[in-house]
Amino acid sequence: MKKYAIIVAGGSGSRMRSNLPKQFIEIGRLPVLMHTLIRFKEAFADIDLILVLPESQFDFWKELCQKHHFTVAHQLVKGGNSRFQSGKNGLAVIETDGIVAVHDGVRPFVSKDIIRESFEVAQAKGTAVVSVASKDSVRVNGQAIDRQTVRLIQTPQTFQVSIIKKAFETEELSTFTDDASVVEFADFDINLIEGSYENIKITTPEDLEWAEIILKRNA
Ligand SMILES: Nc1ccn([C@@H]2O[C@H](COP(=O)(O)OP(=O)(O)OP(=O)(O)O)[C@@H](O)[C@H]2O)c(=O)n1
Ligand SMILES: C[C@](O)(CO)[C@H](O)COP(=O)(O)O
Repeated sequence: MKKYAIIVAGGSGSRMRSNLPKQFIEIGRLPVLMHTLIRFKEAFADIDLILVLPESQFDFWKELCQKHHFTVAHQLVKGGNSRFQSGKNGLAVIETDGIVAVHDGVRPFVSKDIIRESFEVAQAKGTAVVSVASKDSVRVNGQAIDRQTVRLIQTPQTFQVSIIKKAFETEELSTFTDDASVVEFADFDINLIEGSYENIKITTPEDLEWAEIILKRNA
C-alpha cells in the first residue's frame, strides 16, 4: 500500500497574532512543522510527505531546514486561499492510488499509533477521521444536548486516494471546514477513530504554552 501524508500549513495564522507564522515558531528548539513531519516519518519510514506552504514562505522554510539540519524528505507544494484549496493542491501531486492522510501542520503532537491506526482503518473502510469526546457540556443554539453525541474532530483525516480525489472534484462550499466534510458531501461514510487530547491544534498564543508542557511530558 502506497502511503502519503499531506501536511497543510498554507494558512495565515491570524489568531496567533505573531509576526513569525505559527508553523515556524520553535517549541523545544525545533519549528512546529518539523515536529509534525517527524511524527509521520516515525510512523511510516516509507511514507511520501507533501508539505503545503504559502509560496512566499518556501525560501524561508528551506533556510530553516538548513539551519536545523532537517533531512526528512518532503515535496513542497504551494498553498491556496483556503484550507480546501491547499488540500486540493496537495492532492494534485499524488499520481498513484493508495492511502493519504491530511494533517494540520500545526498539530505536532499526533502519536505514531494514531497515525498508523488511521491508515489501517482507511485501508479497510475507505475513511478514518480522528476525534475525541467533549469534556465540557455542550449547548447548540442555547439548547443543552447530550454530550455523548458530540465528537470533536481532529486530524489526521485519512482516506483512500481514489475517494478523496473524487470528493475534491466538487466546487468549494463554505460548510467545508475540514476534509471529512468534503468527503461526506460526496456521499462517502466517515469512520471516526479515537484521537487524543494531546493532539492540539496550535491556534492561539496560549496553545504555545500547552505545547511546551506536552513536549516536556513526552520527553
Ligand atoms: N489557506 C489555508 C488555510 C489553512 N491551512 C492550514 O490548515 C490548518 C488548520 O488551520 P488553522 O490552524 O485555522 O490555521 P490558519 O487558517 O492559518 O489560522 P487562522 O484561522 O487563525 O488564520 C493549518 O495548518 C493551516 O496552515 C492551509 O493549509 N491553507
Ligand atoms: C481540520 C480541523 O483541524 C479539524 O478540527 C479544523 O476544522 C481546522 O479548522 P480551522 O478553522 O482551520 O482552525
